[in-house]
Amino acid sequence: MTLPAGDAERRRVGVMGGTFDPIHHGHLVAASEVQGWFGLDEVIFVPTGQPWQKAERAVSPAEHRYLMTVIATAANPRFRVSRVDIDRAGPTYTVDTLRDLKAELPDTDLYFITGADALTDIFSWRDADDVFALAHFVGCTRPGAEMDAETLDKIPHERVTMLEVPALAISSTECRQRETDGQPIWYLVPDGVVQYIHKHRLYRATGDS
Ligand SMILES: Nc1ncnc2c1ncn2[C@@H]1O[C@H](COP(=O)(O)OP(=O)(O)OP(=O)(O)O)[C@@H](O)[C@H]1O
Ligand SMILES: O=C(O)c1ccc[n+]([C@@H]2O[C@H](COP(=O)([O-])O)[C@@H](O)[C@H]2O)c1
Repeated sequence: MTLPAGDAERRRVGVMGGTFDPIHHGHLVAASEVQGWFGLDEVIFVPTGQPWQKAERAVSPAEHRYLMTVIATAANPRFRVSRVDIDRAGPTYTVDTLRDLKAELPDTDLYFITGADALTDIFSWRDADDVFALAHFVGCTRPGAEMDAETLDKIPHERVTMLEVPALAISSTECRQRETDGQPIWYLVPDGVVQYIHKHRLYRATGDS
């Protein structure tokens, strides 16, 4: 594992991008582990506006995903949530996220946090080569997600750190499906997020009353 050289004068800020439909403990553990490992000043959670690679499926309105992310992160003084992607019109591209955050946060090194599955797809992202210049990438292990040899060969190793995090086999897809099926999601997502989902009747089967 390589740690990027740090400059004591510069702030270190993590960026945890995701659709968060809903946010779950897998996201929170990954962010917390990266914060601790790199001694980050804070981690900014950035819910996507229009996740263009999820265009083939229904995604909950951005305000619901934003508010669930606020509820899930509120107790941690090193976590906050940015609206930068949900307030920008059009499809969400990480190259825009990182440019906007760089403009907002001078003298800051950004650490973009992903699961290994998202990192595997990174060469399908818009301006993929540019994103590595804007942030150091941290690829967190995720049950069922293996990095393929071709992607591993192509990623610029000095700009990426792979980090083993406690394995939580939780996905937003499974949380949504459980809610649709009337199965519990307690302890997969924070309690306040369970309550928010129930209050707003998210992920219910159509016609369920
Ligand atoms: N259990 C987990 N462990 C580690 N990383 C995770 C985990 N779940 C999600 N991530 C990472 O968090 C980021 C945001 O993920 P996202 O919001 O798409 O959640 P998801 O559970 O993958 O959603 P979905 O099942 O709807 O595709 C991605 O980089 C993803 O790889
Ligand atoms: O920049 C892109 O083209 C791009 C394509 C797919 C995903 N991303 C980013 O990857 C992060 C995780 O995305 P997702 O869809 O797995 O929730 C989130 O910050 C997305 O904006 C970015």
